[in-house]
Amino acid sequence: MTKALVFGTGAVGSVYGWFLEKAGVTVTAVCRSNYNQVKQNGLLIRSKKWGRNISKPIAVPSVAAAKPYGPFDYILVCSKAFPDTHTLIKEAVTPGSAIVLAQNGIGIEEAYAKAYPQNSIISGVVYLPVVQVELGVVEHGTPLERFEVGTYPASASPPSKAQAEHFAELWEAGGATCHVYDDIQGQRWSKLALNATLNPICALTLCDDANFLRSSEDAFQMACDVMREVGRVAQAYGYNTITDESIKEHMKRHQERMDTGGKAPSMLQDVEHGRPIEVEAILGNAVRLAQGVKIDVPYLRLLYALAKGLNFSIIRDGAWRPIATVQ
Ligand SMILES: NC(=O)C1=CN([C@@H]2O[C@H](COP(=O)(O)OP(=O)(O)OC[C@H]3O[C@@H](n4cnc5c(N)ncnc54)[C@H](OP(=O)(O)O)[C@@H]3O)[C@@H](O)[C@H]2O)C=CC1
Ligand SMILES: CC(C)(CO)C(=O)C(=O)O
Repeated sequence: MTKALVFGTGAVGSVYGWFLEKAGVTVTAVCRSNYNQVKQNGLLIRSKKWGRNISKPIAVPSVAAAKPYGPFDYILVCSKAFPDTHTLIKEAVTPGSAIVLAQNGIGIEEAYAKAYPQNSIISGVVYLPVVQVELGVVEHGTPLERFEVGTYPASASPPSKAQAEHFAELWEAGGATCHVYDDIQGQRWSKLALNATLNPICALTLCDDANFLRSSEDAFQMACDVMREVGRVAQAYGYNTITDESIKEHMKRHQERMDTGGKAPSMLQDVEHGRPIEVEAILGNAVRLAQGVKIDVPYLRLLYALAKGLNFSIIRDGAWRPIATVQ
């Protein structure tokens, strides 16, 4: 029987654990603020694609409490990507566990590879617009769902490659979509174009994607220009996955939401809840990688500095709240 641990049972982790559960995997889910709800009622998943479903993982309040349910074949990391996240799963990692990263950003795998040199690292790119609307209740508002995975590094051993293939088979058995790439980094860059643009822009403007596009005549073009800038960095690293076509495809989804209802990117959700934002994984690493190949990235540098300022305020003050109007 395959066993999986979900670390970070929020918006993405709840749905991803459910896919594995449907594939017959025994899923243990580390829950923090939603522990009582998940333990009592399971997770309610409301999806445009799959309707209303209840997922019933083994809910545990910490990684230490998960240990008796292991050893785990797969450890699925679905928390936000912060520089120290790799340390949080340590107690659950055993020889043979494959660590699957279901997180946005670029350059996030190295820390895991260093911390767990004997384990397979499977890097995953998430297309799943979801929100935890209340504790234990997750909404998946459009039919979009795709998980793209590949080993880190691309040159990993045949057993690691086989673990990635097996993981994708489980995903498909759970009724969801998973594509395996020999080198996942091209897909990571492509997704980063979207996240390094819309996530900070929406977080900084407090607009969901549809409202940002409505907010000025230049908004659409501006977003495309930032994506092209990410594309120049990707290109310098040998990845040609950010093209006019891929940018059009990303932007089309956001434009459609002007008719069907806007989506708050995960970084805006964090700001609304006073949670730290993924500023290093999504912007800082991209700026540093650009510096490494001497590509000038003025838009990314500006977004990085502003998002760092925003993160500073969040960490200092907690939840965002409107500043009282001076009478
Ligand atoms: N939401 C979306 O639409 C998408 C998100 N992504 C990416 O997926 C990843 C996950 O995002 P998302 O699901 O939105 O994030 P959420 O904030 O909804 O979920 C993260 C979960 O991790 C938990 N967590 C964090 N730290 C710990 C800890 N130390 N111990 C136990 N639990 C912890 C949080 O618990 P608590 O609630 O108590 O803080 C929360 O339940 C991110 O990298 C994001 O960028 C990618 C595509 C779409
Ligand atoms: C933009 C979106 C919803 C794309 O799936 C995303 O990746 C996020 O919210 O972080």
